Amino acid sequence: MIEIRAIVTDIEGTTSSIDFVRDVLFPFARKRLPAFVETHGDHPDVQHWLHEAAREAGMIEAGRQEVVELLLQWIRQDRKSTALKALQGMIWKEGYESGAYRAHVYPEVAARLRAWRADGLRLYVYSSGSVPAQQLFFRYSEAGDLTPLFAGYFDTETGPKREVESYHRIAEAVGEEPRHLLFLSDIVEELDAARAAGFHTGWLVREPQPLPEPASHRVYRDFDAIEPAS
Ligand SMILES: CSCCC(=O)C(=O)COP(=O)(O)O
Ligand SMILES: [Mg+2]
Repeated sequence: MIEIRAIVTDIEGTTSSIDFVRDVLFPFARKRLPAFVETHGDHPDVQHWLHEAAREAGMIEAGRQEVVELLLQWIRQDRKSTALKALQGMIWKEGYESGAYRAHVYPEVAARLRAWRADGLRLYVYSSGSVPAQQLFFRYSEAGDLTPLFAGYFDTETGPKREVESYHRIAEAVGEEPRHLLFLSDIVEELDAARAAGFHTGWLVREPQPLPEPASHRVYRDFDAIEPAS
């Protein structure tokens, strides 16, 4: 008998569309990044992450303009850099708060998260987006403020999403054995890592993507199809 006590979900491609991230969030960050660095570049948090980005790229004594160019290139490449994600989160805050956009969530997601909470399951997020960016995402979602539903958030400061050790750390932080945890994602390498750590896994393959054949994880078209107790 499988007893799931907590669900850990990815965001992009799982609760929410890849298009929203690619066509709304990334262009907003690209457009605002140079002015953001110009205005806030002396703030200690911003300085820290600019320095971390330069360090990650092996750029010794890089000028601010060079780091901005590097970050713009990383946005184009969708690089899952912790430093880039932290800076993007700071920039997206302005867009959410000004009402420039709301975060996309698939239509069934909010109701299904509420139903799982009502069944006593604890809910967590694990995304490459920074924890502040995740919190903004769900505070300003199209379905309203969903943050009260989540017990915690994990980003790549816990570790890369394709590494087994990251899932051990999450299980430890959640305070449950991995066999009581379900991880949901659209990326098979993330699911492989979670399973290797002992998690149950659910692979979100949303319409109109073809169903994988054969599938190496349980496949779901949407959250309504997931039955954590089964
Ligand atoms: C929640 S922040 C916006 C999404 C983002 O930048 C990202 O990298 C999401 O990746 P995920 O791990 O949720 O697939
Ligand atoms: Mg994803």
